[in-house]
Amino acid sequence: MLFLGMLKQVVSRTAQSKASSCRKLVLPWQFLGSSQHRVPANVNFHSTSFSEAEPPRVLITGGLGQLGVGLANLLRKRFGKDNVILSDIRKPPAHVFHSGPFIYANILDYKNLREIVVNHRISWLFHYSALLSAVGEANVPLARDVNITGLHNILDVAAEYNVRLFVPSTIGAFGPTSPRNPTPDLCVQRPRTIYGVSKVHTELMGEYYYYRYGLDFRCLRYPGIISADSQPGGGTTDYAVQIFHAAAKNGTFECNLKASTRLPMMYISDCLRATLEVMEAPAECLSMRTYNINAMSFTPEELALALRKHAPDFQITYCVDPLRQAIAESWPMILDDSNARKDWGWKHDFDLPELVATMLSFHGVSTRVAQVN
Ligand SMILES: NC(=O)C1=CN([C@@H]2O[C@H](COP(=O)(O)OP(=O)(O)OC[C@H]3O[C@@H](n4cnc5c(N)ncnc54)[C@H](O)[C@@H]3O)[C@@H](O)[C@H]2O)C=CC1
Ligand SMILES: CC(=O)[C@H](N)C(=O)O
Repeated sequence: MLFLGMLKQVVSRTAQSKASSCRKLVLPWQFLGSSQHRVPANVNFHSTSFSEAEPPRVLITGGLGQLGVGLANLLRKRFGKDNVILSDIRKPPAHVFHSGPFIYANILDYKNLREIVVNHRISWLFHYSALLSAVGEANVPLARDVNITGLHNILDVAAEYNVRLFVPSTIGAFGPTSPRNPTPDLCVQRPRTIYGVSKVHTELMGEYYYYRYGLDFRCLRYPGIISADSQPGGGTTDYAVQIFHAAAKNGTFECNLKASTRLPMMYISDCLRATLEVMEAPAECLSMRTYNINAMSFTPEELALALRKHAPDFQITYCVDPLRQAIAESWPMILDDSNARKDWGWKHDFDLPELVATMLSFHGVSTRVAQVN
């Protein structure tokens, strides 16, 4: 009876919270009993972890992959160089090492993580360490350790020290039984890769820690991300980055996905801006913890056509990798990101023509075409 009464209170509060705009429901964790977990019972609920007057102290894990250095650059412009610490288990190249604070951080070492958060007074954490879809299938035990055990360490340390936490999810968190065109935020999620399974786990654990411990967990489902000055880390969407390098180098590209494989994609600057925007969004505006974000969707054939507008001699051939192809065919073709647009004003800048022009100009191809013309 007592539990039923509590449940009624929660349901009635949900109704109230829907009625008023940008108001958040917090399920009191006390209703659910005490925990044996590493997270102490006296963690604060949803209190901001830093004074609004001072910039956050930021840690980025897995920062030497495709996305981390770009994120550090963006955050350093916003919060100051010394407030943003990049970390990884790899050795940084000289230009990264000299561009701002860098430290070793292994997310499988819980003690190491606690020391970092305490010693550097971390208040925001961007957790980028992961094994992506294709490399995850090649080493499932490692992917399970890094993507699941590592995440548990991050969640615990963030909850313990009241750190605002961003963890990216992915189109890979959907599977063959999800609606593919478009894919809404809330639908069946039965991915068939360890990467996808670990990201569904991330989404659910983050949301659970939010309700249970008041952790300020925020998450975006990224499409395939396309970057000019950093290499992809072993995913299914890598072709859409590699094609530009190949176009610039020798004008031909052998694609490992079928010509007609449609996937959601996004230029890196849109992705990183979305990440900062959702982290800065007022808590009352977030009606969920995990949002889809969308920009464009294309097939390899359509991308090659767009490339040929700048480099008419560009040639694409196909040598399909069955593993990647099967993964791609189980993923969304288009993400429905209407909730992100409605709740916190998400809007992408780059569609396919702008993406191609920007990527080619970075690689010097447009310039060459312009000179020839
Ligand atoms: N790049 C993309 O297209 C997309 C990326 N994402 C997500 O964004 C995040 C960043 O992605 P990328 O930069 O592309 O990944 P990446 O694979 O390029 O980099 C991951 C980094 O994690 C590091 N790492 C591995 N084990 C570690 C450990 N034990 N401790 C600390 N670091 C460790 C690696 O050294 C690597 O530098 C990931 O969570 C990924 O799932 C989501 C969707 C699309
Ligand atoms: C879309 C992703 O999450 C990543 N790029 C991958 O292909 O694994």
